[in-house]
Amino acid sequence: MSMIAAFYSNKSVLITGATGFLGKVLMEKLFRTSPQLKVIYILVRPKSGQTLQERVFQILNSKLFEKVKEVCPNVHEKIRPISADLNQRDFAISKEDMQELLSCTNIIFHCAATVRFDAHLREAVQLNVTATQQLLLMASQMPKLEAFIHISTAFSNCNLSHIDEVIYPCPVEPRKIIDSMEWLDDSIIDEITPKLIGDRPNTYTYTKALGEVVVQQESRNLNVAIVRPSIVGATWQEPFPGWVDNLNGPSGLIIATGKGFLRSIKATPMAVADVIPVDTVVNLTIAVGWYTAVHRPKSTLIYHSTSGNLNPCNWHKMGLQVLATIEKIPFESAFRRPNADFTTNNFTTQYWNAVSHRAPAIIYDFYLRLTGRKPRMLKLMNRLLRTISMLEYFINHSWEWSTNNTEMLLSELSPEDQRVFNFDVRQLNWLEYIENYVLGVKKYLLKEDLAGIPKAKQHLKRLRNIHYLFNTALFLIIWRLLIARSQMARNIWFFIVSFCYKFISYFRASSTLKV
Ligand SMILES: CCCCCCCCCCCCCCCCCCCCCCCCCCCC(=O)SCCNC(=O)CCNC(=O)[C@H](O)C(C)(C)COP(=O)(O)OP(=O)(O)OC[C@H]1O[C@@H](n2cnc3c(N)ncnc32)[C@H](O)[C@@H]1OP(=O)(O)O
Ligand SMILES: NC(=O)C1=CN([C@@H]2O[C@H](COP(=O)(O)OP(=O)(O)OC[C@H]3O[C@@H](n4cnc5c(N)ncnc54)[C@H](OP(=O)(O)O)[C@@H]3O)[C@@H](O)[C@H]2O)C=CC1
Repeated sequence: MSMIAAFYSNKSVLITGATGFLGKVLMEKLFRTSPQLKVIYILVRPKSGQTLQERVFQILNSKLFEKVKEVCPNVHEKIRPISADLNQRDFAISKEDMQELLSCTNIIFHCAATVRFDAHLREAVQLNVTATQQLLLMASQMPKLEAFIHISTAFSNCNLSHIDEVIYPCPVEPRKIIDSMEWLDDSIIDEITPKLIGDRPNTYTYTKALGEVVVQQESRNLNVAIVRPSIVGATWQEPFPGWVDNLNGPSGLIIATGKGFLRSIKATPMAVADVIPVDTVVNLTIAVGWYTAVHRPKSTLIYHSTSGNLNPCNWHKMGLQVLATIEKIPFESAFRRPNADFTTNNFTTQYWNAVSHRAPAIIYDFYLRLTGRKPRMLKLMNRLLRTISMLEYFINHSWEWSTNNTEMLLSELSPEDQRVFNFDVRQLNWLEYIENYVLGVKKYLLKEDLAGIPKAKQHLKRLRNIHYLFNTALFLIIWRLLIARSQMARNIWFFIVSFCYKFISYFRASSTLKV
């Protein structure tokens, strides 16, 4: 019997960010391994015209939850959605709901965040710092609370190259930042943002670092732990390989590559691609919840959920395997044949952006105009290039994360728990994982049927022929222009033609002699 699974039986768990990528996998695993769990409260906001109930219904009816329904048929009754907006005071939770949360919650998993790299500092501080502070305040009023687990990111201290499982101080106190956001206007915030974030690349990593300091300062006598995942990717094993449902991290770029939009990207090919499967992060998080509640460590422990120092894979290997898989299992309706490469300096990056990204987009838009349709490719390409420019920082640097606490926790688990809540990334076979990842992107993100593969291959053949035809026509046009304008080009042309003529005459003469 799994000790961890038994621990969660009859517990009331509160999850923020349960509708997100990580939150859904966390909820699924908790229900599947501990069907006796009492209730999971999830803080949800109405969104995209959907009520809370509709959002929960959609999640429970997704493929991700198919297995859960077999082991826990009444899973619908065990999820209790609470209307909440983490941007509001007291999260805009009703009095009755708040009372229930305060009196019943045993474990909190705080996953909610804005993960956008371009979020305005005010918005990022509100969600990643102030909301964390408020949740800790709520937690301090929960008499039955056994553990508070905060999900941060391994990149919160990406301004350092070696990162230990400790909380690093921030030059400006989070409380001062929170206060200043209340009275500074947007234009002043815009001005001071670069100074505040310093050598971090964006407001996301900066505010996640502030969030950690808040957890340390405001946890009072709570049992608190922090989990820091690196780049979270599709599921490795559970509930099935390759599940993914958003474009963050590598997923969007895999699509852009497979659809033939992305042809080159600036990267350091030998830098470590610190991707970590979402189910590995979730298994560690659940184990951390158990360990923190049962063993009550004296200080706040940080756990790195990273792959680089135990089982490294680099961007070159990852890129090659993505391309190899896409060749076997192509995506439908590609814009161009998938064929991407890494560039390593700014000059070649700009050159390939012009030649391989913008020029084909302009030509395609011209074709759309000619056929009476609205041009859209250049706009799309510019958005892709903007996205890439924001991700580039992470594929051109390497980091070393120590994993002592994570390894310590693994050694504390019984063999059964190590199996059920496997977070030993040394067992991961990268080539197999990446292949399943690309397949998952095709099936679950793009919703493409595998039956369409022959048609997709046919489409790629057509694109190859268009490519050859286009290159030949381009060559002939350029050559014709050169001949018309330059004596040297004419001389070269005359030389080639007479050489070919002589060669053919010689070949004919020698074959006649043999007869
Ligand atoms: C011989 C040599 C051979 C070598 C072979 C080489 C082959 C190379 C092939 C390449 C193969 C590719 C596979 C390798 C993958 C490399 C992946 C590198 C990924 C690096 C990831 C860095 C991770 C960061 C670490 C931090 C981790 C965390 O803690 S947080 C979680 C991560 N957060 C994010 O990822 C959020 C990032 N996204 C954003 O901030 C925003 O989306 C945005 C600012 C980027 C864009 O915002 P915008 O307002 O424009 O609108 P939005 O609606 O969000 O999207 C707009 C369009 O962009 C598309 N989109 C969104 N995200 C991505 C994405 N990650 N990748 C690609 N496209 C994306 C989205 O669909 C929209 O498209 P349209 O609607 O069509 O316009
Ligand atoms: N994905 C990754 O690569 C990594 C993620 N992390 C961390 O993991 C955690 C989860 O990330 P991930 O699941 O990928 O992110 P998602 O963007 O998929 O999910 C974010 C969640 O936060 C919720 N949320 C956002 N704003 C509010 C709000 N105002 N009120 C209530 N809920 C809100 C979202 O709800 P809604 O559905 O309503 O928008 C959603 O459930 C984050 O803390 C992130 O920093 C760390 C490292 C890497």
